[in-house]
Amino acid sequence: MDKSIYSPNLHVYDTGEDVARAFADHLVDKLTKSEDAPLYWALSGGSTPKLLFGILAGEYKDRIDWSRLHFFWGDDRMVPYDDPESNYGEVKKLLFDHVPVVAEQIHPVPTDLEPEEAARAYGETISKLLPQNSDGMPIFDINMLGMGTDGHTASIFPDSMDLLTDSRVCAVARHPESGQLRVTLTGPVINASDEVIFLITGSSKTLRVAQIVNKEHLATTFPAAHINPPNGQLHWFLDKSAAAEVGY
Ligand SMILES: O=C1O[C@H](COP(=O)(O)O)[C@@H](O)[C@H](O)[C@H]1O
Repeated sequence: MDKSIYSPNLHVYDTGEDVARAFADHLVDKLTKSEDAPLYWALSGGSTPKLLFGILAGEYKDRIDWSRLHFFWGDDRMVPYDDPESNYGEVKKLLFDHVPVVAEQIHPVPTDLEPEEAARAYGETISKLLPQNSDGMPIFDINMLGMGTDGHTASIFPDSMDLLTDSRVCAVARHPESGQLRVTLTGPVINASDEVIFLITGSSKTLRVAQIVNKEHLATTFPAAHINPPNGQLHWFLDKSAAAEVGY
């Protein structure tokens, strides 16, 4: 890892709920600063985002201009939308069913298609709707990500590092243990984002966070360590437990 360039902006909060609330504040702030512009947001699955969606649907409901938000997913599992494993299904239940979002601006992975077809179709949808950089890569305003205990992010797992440099927008991924098929954004698309924000909480992530943030020798074996947008901002929002071994 090039130690001189990898330096995420670290934000450490007491609890997972504080992390979620900090993200919600950041979203409000970004919407205020960008005036009337649409905001293209790639969502993730995971435990902290679930807290976030509940908070947004409650105390932030009237602080957000929902009509400006366009929702996409960084990854989703190839399951029906009403399956508890569906990242889209969780957001629908916790957020979309409670706030005035614009239905036409919600773009879940089409999990009713065959996996390869779903990845291709989703990539096309994203490319058609988002602004693009000079390499033809779509630019998300916010790419919200989690990190698994194995260092995976979106659905780019340590045994599929090739997805970090795959030139497609989306690809099919396979969970290394369960074999579950998923569709994920590839590394080049995530790294084309204007802003990447990791939400990572809990003591199960302490070691992995420290290995990556402290740039230890195994760091580059974890997909999350390769997310560092050259023309954008990289933020890691952590709770105290996840940040416990980070050397400041
Ligand atoms: O598999 C997944 O896990 C990661 C991390 O989830 P967490 O519960 O450990 O926070 C998540 O970012 C991703 O969207 C999801 O599909």
